[in-house]
Amino acid sequence: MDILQDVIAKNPGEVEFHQAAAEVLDSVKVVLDKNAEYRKLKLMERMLEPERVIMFRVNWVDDKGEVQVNRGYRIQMNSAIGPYKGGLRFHPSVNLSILKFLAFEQTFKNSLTGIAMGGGKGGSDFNPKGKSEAEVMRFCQAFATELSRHIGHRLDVPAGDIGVGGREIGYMYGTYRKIKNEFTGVFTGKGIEWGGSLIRPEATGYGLIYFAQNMLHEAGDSLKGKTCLVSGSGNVAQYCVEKINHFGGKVVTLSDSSGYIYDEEGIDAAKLAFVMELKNVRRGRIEEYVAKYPKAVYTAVKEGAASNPIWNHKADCAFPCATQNEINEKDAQHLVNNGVKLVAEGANMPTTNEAIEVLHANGVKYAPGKASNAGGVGTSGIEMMQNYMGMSWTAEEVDAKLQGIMKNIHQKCLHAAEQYGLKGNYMAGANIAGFVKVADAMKAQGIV
Ligand SMILES: NC(=O)C1=CN([C@@H]2O[C@H](COP(=O)(O)OP(=O)(O)OC[C@H]3O[C@@H](n4cnc5c(N)ncnc54)[C@H](OP(=O)(O)O)[C@@H]3O)[C@@H](O)[C@H]2O)C=CC1
Ligand SMILES: O=C(O)CCC(=O)C(=O)O
Repeated sequence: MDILQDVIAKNPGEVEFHQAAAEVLDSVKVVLDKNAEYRKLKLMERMLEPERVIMFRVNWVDDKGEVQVNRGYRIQMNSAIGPYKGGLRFHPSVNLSILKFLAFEQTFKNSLTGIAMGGGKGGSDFNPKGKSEAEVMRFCQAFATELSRHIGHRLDVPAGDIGVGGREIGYMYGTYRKIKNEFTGVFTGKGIEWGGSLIRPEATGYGLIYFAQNMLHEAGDSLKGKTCLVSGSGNVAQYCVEKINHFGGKVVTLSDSSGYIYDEEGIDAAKLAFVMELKNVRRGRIEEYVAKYPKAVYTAVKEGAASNPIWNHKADCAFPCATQNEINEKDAQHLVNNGVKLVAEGANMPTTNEAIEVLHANGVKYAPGKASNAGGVGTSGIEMMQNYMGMSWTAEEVDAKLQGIMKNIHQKCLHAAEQYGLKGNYMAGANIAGFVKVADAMKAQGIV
């Protein structure tokens, strides 16, 4: 049985995990074919099996006094090169398949950063939408009470992801600190006053655009004057827009799970400040943008629609920053037809494998999230270093390190792809470079 068939048989119904595995297996086949020992030691098979899966009950009481029961998870995927590291997602769609794909991707991403971090991911099917502040706090406390048994600053260091930002990290960190009676950097994405790093909130979006600039520079081009499609309107999307504006590009779209806005004039700094207040403070819907800026157009998008109209506008670059599988084959064809020449992923696995084929077949430069969105976890690594040393770097220092990390990842992708005869294929390069480092560490450490 080949490796993918085995993964599918062992993990029935886990379609997102199968998809992530298929993408990586396709890329690393050339490496396995050249290195018999990697096959013999079953390094890929071992990487596809989490070291540990923790699943737990989370009980909490809502504002009406009713008991609520959610499910919590932490996937400790691979610790060969460092402590488990990766975000927590709170969203009703969360299940084992989604978290295993995220933890698997995270292992390769963290390897690419060059910082000693293994891969992990976790979360809950808790839906923060429509919950009061007090309900969110009670849920986070209940979740962190159980999670506390399984994490530690040299063992497993969670952070945010969809539905988990500074507010949730604060509540979870407070619970951890109280239970353990110690002050360590066990979560990243903490507030600046209590061990957080400057630039961590901005880092995923900024890093994405630094990566895209590196791709464009490689071809003697830049973001200046480019029209860009951005999806999502959360943490990653917001700072992606800020950095595109900084480099002289124009962003014409943003979305949430209900629909998207198209603003032909561009989302400038003032409009972005409105979106940040809308999403981070009032926790409203992106539809409200058109009431404030009537020249923009809002389109509702049905979940599960055959294609997403956000990807059907004239543009030069596209930055999916919402969630997995938001660009399918049809969407990819629309991007190509509308002149898009670069797609760089802010989200994790937003492009289906069939859509990636369409982009590659049409000469679109495509950057996989495990390379282009690694600035977030890279800066989490920088936060961990500051915590270990008990000191903090300035925003300029952290930003310079972030730029260095993204430049290095860009070079690693190009180098690994070229080494295996796949010049310019960022997906193959990221998968190969990410795999080789973890595989060599596992090989050196024996069959454990
Ligand atoms: N935060 C980080 O540092 C990193 C995040 N990522 C990835 O970036 C992506 C966005 O994360 P982040 O910005 O932190 O999360 P946020 O929760 O801040 O924002 C998520 C955004 O995506 C939208 N969204 C979420 N789920 C869906 C869905 N099923 N369909 C359509 N839209 C959806 C949300 O809309 P709505 O408000 O309606 O739910 C919201 O606009 C995720 O894929 C995450 O894994 C990757 C690396 C690091
Ligand atoms: O900062 C981190 O630890 C993790 C960020 C994350 O979840 C991701 O890279 O997908």
